Order: sequence, then C-alpha cells, then structure tokens
Amino acid sequence: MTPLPPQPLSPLDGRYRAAVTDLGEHLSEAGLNRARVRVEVEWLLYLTAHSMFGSRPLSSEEAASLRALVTDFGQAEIDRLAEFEATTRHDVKAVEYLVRERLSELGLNHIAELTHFACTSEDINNLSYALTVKDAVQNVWLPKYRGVIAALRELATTYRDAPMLSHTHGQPATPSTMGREIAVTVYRLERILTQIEASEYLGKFSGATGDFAAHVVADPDADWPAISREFVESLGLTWNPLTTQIESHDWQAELYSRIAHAGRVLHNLATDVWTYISMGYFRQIPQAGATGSSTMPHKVNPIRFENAEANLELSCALLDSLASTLVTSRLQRDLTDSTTQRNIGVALGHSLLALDNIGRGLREIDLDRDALLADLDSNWEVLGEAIQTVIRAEVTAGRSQISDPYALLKELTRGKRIGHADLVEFVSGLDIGDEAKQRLLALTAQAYIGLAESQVDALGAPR
Ligand SMILES: O=C(O)C[C@H](Nc1ncnc2c1ncn2[C@@H]1O[C@H](COP(=O)(O)O)[C@@H](O)[C@H]1O)C(=O)O
Repeated sequence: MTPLPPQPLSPLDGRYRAAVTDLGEHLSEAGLNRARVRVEVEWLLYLTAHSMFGSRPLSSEEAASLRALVTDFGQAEIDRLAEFEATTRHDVKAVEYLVRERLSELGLNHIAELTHFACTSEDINNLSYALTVKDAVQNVWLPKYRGVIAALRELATTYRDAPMLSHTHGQPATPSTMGREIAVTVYRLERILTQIEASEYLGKFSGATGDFAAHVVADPDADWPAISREFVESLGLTWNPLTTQIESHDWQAELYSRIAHAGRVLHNLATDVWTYISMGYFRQIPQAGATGSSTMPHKVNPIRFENAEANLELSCALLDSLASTLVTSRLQRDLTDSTTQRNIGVALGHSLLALDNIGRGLREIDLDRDALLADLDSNWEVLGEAIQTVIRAEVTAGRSQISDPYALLKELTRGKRIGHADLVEFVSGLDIGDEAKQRLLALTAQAYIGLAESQVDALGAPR
C-alpha cells in the first residue's frame, strides 16, 4: 500500500478544521511562539525605555521595526524558529535567537544582551499563555458561548407559553412550559458566563526561582518587584507576586473548571433536546440535500446534538485534566505543565466545536405544540397533586373534613391512567368548598403550569 501523505491526527485539524480555525490563531504552537516573541520584544523595549544598564530608549522607528517581528509573524518566522530549535532543543531559547537575529539585522547588536534579560523561560511562557488563552477565551470562545445563550433565550421566549408534560424520573409529572425549561438552562449558562467573564489572567515575571536573584545581583538598587508588576500589567495581565519558577496556574484551573462546568450544562441541554426530539416534542427541520440514514430514507437524525454531546465529553475530560494537573509542580518546577499546556487548544477546540453544533442544531428544530398538547391530554392523572394540595388547603381552612388527602389521591391515581371524566366525577363528589371545587373542575393538565410562563421573566433583559 502506498503511504498516505502526512495527515492530521486530530479531527480538530481534519474534518472539523473550519469550526475551530479561529482558536488556532491563539492556541496553536505558532500562536504561542508569536506571543513569546511579543513578550521578549516588549521586555527589551521596557528595559531600553527605562535606560536600564546604560541603554538608551529606541527610536520609534527602531521600536516599530522590532515590533514588526510580532505583527508580521508568519511562515518565515515559524520556519526560522524550527531551525533554531533543531539546534537548541529548547523552544524558548529559539525565540531568543530569533529576536537577537532581528536586532542584528536592525543594527542593534549593542542591546543584544538585554534579550531575555534575567528571564527564565517560564517568565516568557507564562505571560505568553496568559495572553493567548485570554485572547482565545475573550475573542473566540466567549462570543460563541454567548451566541448559544442568545439562541436559547429566543427559544425560551418563543415557547414560554407552550405547555408541556414534565418527566421527573422519565415519568409524567407536573407540567411546565418548554420555554421555562429552556430558561432554566439559560439562567445556569449565564451565571457561569459571568464567572468566566470575571476570570483573572495572572502572570509572573521574577526569574529562575521567583525571587529576583539574578535581577538583584545585576542591579541591587532597582525596585524589581515594581518593575515586574508594571511590565506584567502593561500586557493587560494581573501580576502574581509570589511563585516558584512557574506561575502557579491557579487561574488556569479556575478558568478550565468554569468552562468544563458550562460544558456539563450544555451536555445536559444536548441530551435533553435529543430526548425531546425522540419524544416528538421537537421536529427536526430537514436540510436540503442532507441524508439522515444511509439505509433508512425516512430518517432525520439529531446528529448536531450527538456530535455536541461527544465533543463536550472530550472537552470536559481534557479541561478536568488540565485543571487538576496544572496546579502541581514538584519543588520549584517540573516540566509537565509545558507538555500539558500544549493541549489547551485541543480542550477548548472540542468545546468550541460542540458550541458550533449546538448553535446549528437549535436552528434546525421546531416545537410541535400539538404533540405536547396530545401528551398532556393523555395524562390527566398529573392533576392528582393539584387536587390533594387543594384539599389540604381546604382542610386547614376548615372547609373540609377529609382525613388523608394524599392517600385518597394515591388510591385514585397511582400507576393508573385517569381521564377527564374520572376526575370530574371524583372532584364533584369531594367534601370541599364550592370555590375550590370550581377551580379544580376547570383545571386541565395544560393549564396546570403554575407560574411557568412568568418565570421566564426571571432571565431579565439580555445583556
Ligand atoms: O529557563 C529555563 O529554561 C529554566 C529551566 N526550566 C525550563 N523552563 C521552561 N522550559 C524548559 C525548561 N527546561 C527545558 N525547557 C524546554 O521546554 C520544552 C519542553 O518541551 P515539551 O516537552 O514538548 O513540552 C523543551 O523545548 C525544553 O528544552 C530550568 O532548568 O529550571
């Protein structure tokens, strides 16, 4: 057999590429390396701007030429880094060499030794990860997540008055409305949205073991913690003052746990919508030209929700692994986080793909209100709860002598199919006040939805 040309091993880089391309801008190896170059360049510019060690501030043209290494970062730089790394066997050292090479091209060799000055690789790496993860979450993942929430909000409003039989334990239960049930999910997703939006992105910049030892020996009089803080904050990150060699990654654990939490709520949504589809509550809108089953021509399969379910499982597993392993590092550092963090894009990629599929799936379903009403009409026994609760109120108010309302209704309804006529007959014979009796006689399963409709308003206006 002829070997295939080199193939992507991950489906994210294969069949799902289009759905996750935007993440690659930030969370690919090239995205990381571009951020590393940016941090190295900005540190160099910071040192010279402050005339550290007798250096002079670069002219704006020189600074712009140096920054062009970041803004014009492309295939040539990717290839050059690979060449350097083939020799250094150290990815951050390769970045340093790339910056030094640019300095040489710009005639700035006199400041070459300020490249990567007093830095350990983690100083560059942790800031680069904070920058790229922040960009990926804020510019790619969150917009997609907000899009799904907006679509769900719309469904919650559209179906707020669509009465539906509930199914606790999969069995007929006190009715609700489809809109209210969707609103529950929106409320949950929006709480987590607020938490994710409030996430901190921390950075350390304090040398090989975090105590500024090399910095102090090079310039004992400089206020290195203040410099470190100013530099980290100038990148839009939150300064972490106290770490070992590595940034402690607690912010990452918090962020990934929140995204995994959102993923689990979305997983619950995907399996519920799948179940409603199988119950006939949602119809799937056939897509022109699409095939459901390769052999059963009648089928429209809920593949969007199934794909989302699987991708959320993968994503949550990876996010959990990141959140639990990144917070440990032996003594002042081990290198496991380096390898683990290379998979942040994979974890977020599966999540993004799931969001994409849920968004598409939601656009391809339509509520079958008649199916919902038919189900309500064949389950009058759910009114057993209504009747026993009204009797309790009547007994308490002194308008009824019934001794055990629950047992009475249990006798009538448990495990039985009851029709409208049975209930009318039962209620008519009850020893309760007239007003309560009329209220019960007027009740139907589809009207027994409490405050379901108005509860949708708990969502408030979209943000
Ligand atoms: O500033 C330093 O480098 C200090 C050094 N600690 C290190 N910190 C950060 N990166 C380091 C470290 N050590 C190795 N490397 C390089 O990390 C790369 C690991 O590659 P991979 O296993 O694919 O994740 C791979 O390129 C490695 O060469 C220490 O001795 O404490």
